[in-house]
Amino acid sequence: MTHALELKDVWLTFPTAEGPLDVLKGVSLAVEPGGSVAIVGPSGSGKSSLISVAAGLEKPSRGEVSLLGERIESLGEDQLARLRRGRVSMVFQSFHLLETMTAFDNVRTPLEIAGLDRVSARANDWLDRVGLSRRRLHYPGQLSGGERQRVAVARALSSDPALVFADEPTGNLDAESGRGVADLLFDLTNEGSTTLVIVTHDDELAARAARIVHMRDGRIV
Ligand SMILES: Nc1ncnc2c1ncn2[C@@H]1O[C@H](COP(=O)(O)OP(=O)(O)OP(=O)(O)O)[C@@H](O)[C@H]1O
Repeated sequence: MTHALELKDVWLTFPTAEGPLDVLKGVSLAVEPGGSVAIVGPSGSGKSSLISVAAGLEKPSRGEVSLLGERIESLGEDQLARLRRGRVSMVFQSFHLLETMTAFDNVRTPLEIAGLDRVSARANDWLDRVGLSRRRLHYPGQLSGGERQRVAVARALSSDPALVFADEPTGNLDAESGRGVADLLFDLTNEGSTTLVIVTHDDELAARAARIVHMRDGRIV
C-alpha cells in the first residue's frame, strides 16, 4: 500500500433549493501511512465534508477515493464496513458514545464486532492509557466532556487501526481538557503506525501535525 488515503479530483455536490451546491470542488490529497495531517480552513470551507468522503461516510459525486489502498467510492455498505472494521476509526466533536453502555462497554463492543481477540483486556488497557481505569463502569452521562472524549479516543485506538479520522475532537472541550485529548491523540497514534487525519479550528492543535492542509471554498489551497 503506497498511501493510507488518496483522493483524486473529488467533487461533492448537494441539491439545494437554489440549485446544485458544490461543497468539494476537485480535491486531491494523498496521505502516507504513519503520518499526521491537519485540515484547517474557515467555517464552511468543506473540512467536515472532506473527512466524511475520505472516511467513506459520504459518497463523492465525482472522483476517486482510496482507503488503505482500496477504491471505496463504489463499494456497498457491507463491503465498506468490512474494509473499515478495526482498521479505520473516527473521533467526533460530539463524542458519539452509546449512552446506555458503560465506558468499558463503549470501548469493548466495537472490538468484539471487529472479531478481535482479548477484547476485555484491550478495553481495560486502553481505558487505563487514557487515564480512566477508575471510571470504567461509569456511563457517559456520569462523565465530563473531556472524560467522554477520552473514552472515544480509547474506543478509536483500541483496535490498533491503520487510520484515525478526528473531526474537531477538542471542539466541545475547554482548553485544558482539549489539550489533554490532543496529547493522547498525537502521542498514542505516534506510538504505533497509525495515520491521523484531524480537522480543527485550533492553530496550536494543527501545528502538532506533520503536515497542514488548508481548505478554502471547497478546494485545497
Ligand atoms: N447535506 C448538505 N446539503 C447542502 N449543503 C451542505 C450539506 N452538508 C454540508 N453542506 C454545506 O457544505 C459547506 C461545507 O460544509 P462543511 O461542514 O464541510 O464545512 P466545514 O469547513 O467543516 O465547516 P465548520 O468549520 O463550520 O464545521 C457548507 O456551506 C455547508 O452548508
